[in-house]
Amino acid sequence: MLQEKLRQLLPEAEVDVRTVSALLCGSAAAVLAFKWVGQRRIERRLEEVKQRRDQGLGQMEKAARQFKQQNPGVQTGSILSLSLLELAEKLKDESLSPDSVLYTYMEKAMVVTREVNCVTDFMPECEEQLREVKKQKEKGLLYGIPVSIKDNIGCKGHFSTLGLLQFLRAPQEDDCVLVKVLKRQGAIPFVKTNSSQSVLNYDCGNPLFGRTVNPHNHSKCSGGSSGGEGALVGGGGSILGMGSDVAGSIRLPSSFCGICGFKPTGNRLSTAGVADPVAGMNSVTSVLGPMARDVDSLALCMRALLCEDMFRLDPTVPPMPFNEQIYTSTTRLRIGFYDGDGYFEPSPSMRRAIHETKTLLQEAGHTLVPFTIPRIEHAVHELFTRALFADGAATLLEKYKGDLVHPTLRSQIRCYRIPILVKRILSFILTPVVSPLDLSQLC
Ligand SMILES: CCCCCCCC/C=C\CCCCCCCC(=O)NCCS(=O)(=O)O
Repeated sequence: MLQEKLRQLLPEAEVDVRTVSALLCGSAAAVLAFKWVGQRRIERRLEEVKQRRDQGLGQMEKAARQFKQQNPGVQTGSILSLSLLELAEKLKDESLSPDSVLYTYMEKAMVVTREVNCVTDFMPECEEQLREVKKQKEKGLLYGIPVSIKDNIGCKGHFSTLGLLQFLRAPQEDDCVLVKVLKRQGAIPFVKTNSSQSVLNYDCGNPLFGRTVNPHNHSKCSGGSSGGEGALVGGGGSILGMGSDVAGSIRLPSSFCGICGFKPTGNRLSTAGVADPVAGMNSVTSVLGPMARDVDSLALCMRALLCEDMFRLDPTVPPMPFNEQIYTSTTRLRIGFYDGDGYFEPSPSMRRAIHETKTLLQEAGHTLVPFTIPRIEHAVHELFTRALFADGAATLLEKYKGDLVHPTLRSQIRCYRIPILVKRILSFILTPVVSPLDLSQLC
């Protein structure tokens, strides 16, 4: 059939049809073989990741089980029910031991991750840190508190993967500044948690670790990109988590999973040692921040982090400690609010939550002032998107080379891969007929 077609196309005298068809078939076979080899390579590496993760989780389960057998009297239920402030108090006055708290949370984290797939890595060195904190002369503000850490936040000996194969080349050589400060304050990092692939998505899934679902409804997503933290803290498997956020990555999963999250002002906490999906991000700054069950926990964490160690280890962080005076002030405030930004339509429940909060704040004596965000489309398209992808997403696409794209990211990555000329032509044709919001849906 192929030969018949070639014979019609090519004059017999000039080209040997059999040679041409052999060449074509050979090339097709070579392309297929090349693809197959690439696919097999990816599968092998994914299998290695899975084995390493299973091994770590097995180790965590075993350690928690052993502790329980040796300490049958530990009241795990009551430890898990304590708020962070109550737990910190009991650890400080030694009515609870750091051991009982750590192993209780290890056991609970195992239960939660089996349900929602949120833990990517166990940190066995937490047992060493447990011994270290007990030797500290002065108990830090987070003495004995187990803390979960988002995948991209560097921890010595562990991979910051962002759900991408390229980031599996070498484990981190050192703890990032934030983790160092947490440890100096007595905290015990014990697990790493899942994120969306390349941390630039509001769902939480990647080919390395799969998808993390919502602890309150497994048919829903946990939000992203710090969705592993959202699901683990929301499911009760961690009392304090650290996430990262440039455009909602702490706030969205916290909201989806029914917990509290705080995105500090840019550069307030060090981001040294945190893996980035795109280079730079100087004008849309990525920030690290806490995720926990209540606001008091977030404040305690910020109080602990904004300390001399943070300012000394990263001199680019302004040396401004936590301002107790402002935090505890009862001065009545003027608070601006909006219940829709004119770009993303809030769900009815979100709108209701805003109005309930507004009423509560008014009842507490504050003045609430409605406002609309000026030039929202300009802000999203020209300022945010262009600043994040100043190179037309080229560095981001580099990170996806030779990798799989998780289904939750496919439409986004497909859009970035369209050649710039085609994008310009499409934009020229479609902009007058389709609103900018609809265009972003097309991508
Ligand atoms: C300010 C509103 C942003 C809305 C973006 C809509 C436009 C769509 C264009 C691009 C999609 C980019 C998605 C960005 C998701 C960012 C989620 C996030 O905060 N990730 C954390 C990255 S960090 O480096 O870990 O902080």
